[in-house]
Amino acid sequence: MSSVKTSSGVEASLTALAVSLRGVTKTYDTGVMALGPLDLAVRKGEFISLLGPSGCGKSTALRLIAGLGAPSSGIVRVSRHDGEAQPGRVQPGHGIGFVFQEPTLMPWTSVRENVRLPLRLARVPKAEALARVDAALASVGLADFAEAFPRELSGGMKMRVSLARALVTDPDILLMDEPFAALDEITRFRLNNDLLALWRSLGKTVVFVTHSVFESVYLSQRVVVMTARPGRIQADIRIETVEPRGEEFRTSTAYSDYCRRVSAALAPSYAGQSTL
Ligand SMILES: Nc1ncnc2c1ncn2[C@@H]1O[C@H](COP(=O)(O)OP(=O)(O)OP(=O)(O)O)[C@@H](O)[C@H]1O
Repeated sequence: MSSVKTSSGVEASLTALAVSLRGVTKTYDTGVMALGPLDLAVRKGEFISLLGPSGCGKSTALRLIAGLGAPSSGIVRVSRHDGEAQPGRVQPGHGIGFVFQEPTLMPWTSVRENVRLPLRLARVPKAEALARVDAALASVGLADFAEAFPRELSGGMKMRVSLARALVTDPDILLMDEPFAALDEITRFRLNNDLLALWRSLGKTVVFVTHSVFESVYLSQRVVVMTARPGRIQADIRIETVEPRGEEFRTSTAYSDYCRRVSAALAPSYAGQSTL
């Protein structure tokens, strides 16, 4: 069985990996070198965060994993949880759910129809689709809001709808691009806890992009710190604590120690950047 060396130096068989990027670079048509070379391996069921300065290529990396664009060089592999690693690009939506920073809901229709959209596009029969939408809404705590319109929801609720829409196709891999950045801190903490509970119960692989050291340490099993553009791996820090995590972890010495360690690893990525 073939194996790859992960950024933390661990040999991992390809079939145990949900995502593998090897020597991946991305240069846009404008000449901007956004990424790489980047080597990253994410195990099936793992929760990792990508952390790095603005413009270092975090969103670019997510888009390449999602198949929403091709790398300039290198190999992106994405594997279903129940299948072998597939070489090449994956089709958008195939085994992957994407949550963006903006909830991007259709304002003219209900929460139910917003969440149903990916199933409509996949031509899933109506009865099955509606059952799956109800289950997805219940999983994010919005069972009673199926008939509501986006304008009637708070920012946190809109983000829950966006998460339900990503989950409704039952993807193996969830890609999340700064999903909670615009929310107030208490709402963000709640969504962090609910996301962790979903991750534990659903067993998905999560790649989570954030600017927040605190959020990355709280949520992830591994924090992958990126350099300034073109983004490469600066550090790969495993967060080990008693699971499931909760408020005891957030207020523990271990948590603040990890936050200090991740901040120190991040500091060189900001060297030379204006703080204005
Ligand atoms: N479609 C595009 N065409 C040209 N340049 C792009 C494109 N998308 C991103 N870039 C550039 O590539 C670099 C990396 O962008 P990207 O959005 O991946 O970074 P990021 O780390 O996610 O940034 P942020 O944290 O600010 O969201 C930036 O300089 C950006 O301007």
